[in-house]
Amino acid sequence: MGTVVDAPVVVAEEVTENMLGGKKVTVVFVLGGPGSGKGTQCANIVEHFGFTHLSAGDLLRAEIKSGSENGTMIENMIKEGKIVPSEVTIKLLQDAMIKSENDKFLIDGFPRNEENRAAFENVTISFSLFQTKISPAFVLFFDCSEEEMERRLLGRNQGRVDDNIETIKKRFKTFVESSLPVIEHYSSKDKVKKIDAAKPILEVFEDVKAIFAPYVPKAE
Ligand SMILES: Nc1ncnc2c1ncn2[C@@H]1O[C@H](COP(=O)(O)OP(=O)(O)O)[C@@H](O)[C@H]1O
Ligand SMILES: Nc1ccn([C@@H]2O[C@H](COP(=O)(O)OP(=O)(O)O)[C@@H](O)[C@H]2O)c(=O)n1
Ligand SMILES: [Mg+2]
Repeated sequence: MGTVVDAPVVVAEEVTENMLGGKKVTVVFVLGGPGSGKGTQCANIVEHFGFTHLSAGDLLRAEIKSGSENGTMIENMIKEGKIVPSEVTIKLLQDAMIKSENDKFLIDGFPRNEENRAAFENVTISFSLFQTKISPAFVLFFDCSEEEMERRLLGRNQGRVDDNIETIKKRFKTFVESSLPVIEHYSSKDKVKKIDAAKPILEVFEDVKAIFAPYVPKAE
């Protein structure tokens, strides 16, 4: 038998540089159960790596406060630990991205179910200048036990209507039933970077930093 020379294998890379209203954007989805530390770590990432933090939950709470016609519906869904219809949340995220001067976004707490995920891809196509889908560069997944998350949520003290034990149980159920499948979807595409979020804040951030190292802002 002659020598076998392996042909080079070309693997098509998924597009992770997206065009939004004519500008290139990098999107990282930040997922994890309620109380896993998404917001806390996003604040650190903003400070060190120059991303803009868009929390779906914060945008929805601001929408309630603004007196929007959807306010009562959103508030009821949040109190029940349910996921607000995608069109509402996506509009808020889309507006915030278009308004921003930045080109690097942390999208925190979204997509939280399959409907969120599919709708985000579709809606983006229709307004993106180059008809490109926004697909995340990667998904950061904060992994934490329910016991620890419950302890954190009950101690959060931000006056949230959903940080009570009854709603917390409902949010955990929604997370397992609706949000974990989204993480599994991205995991099957090798896009998930899982972090042990049960550790103290600074230790979690050490692991986060290693992941964001390629995104370090250029020196001025
Ligand atoms: N690694 C951690 N260890 C202990 N407490 C934490 C940790 N990360 C966050 N917290 C606290 O837990 C609560 C929930 O954190 P938060 O960032 O709001 O989580 P999420 O956005 O995932 O719900 C906050 O009071 C926060 O200060
Ligand atoms: N994509 C999303 C994100 C949040 N939400 C709602 O907003 C609530 C609070 O979300 P959040 O991300 O601020 O909560 P935490 O995980 O940070 O505790 C969720 O429990 C949902 O009711 C939603 O409907 N859809
Ligand atoms: Mg949060």
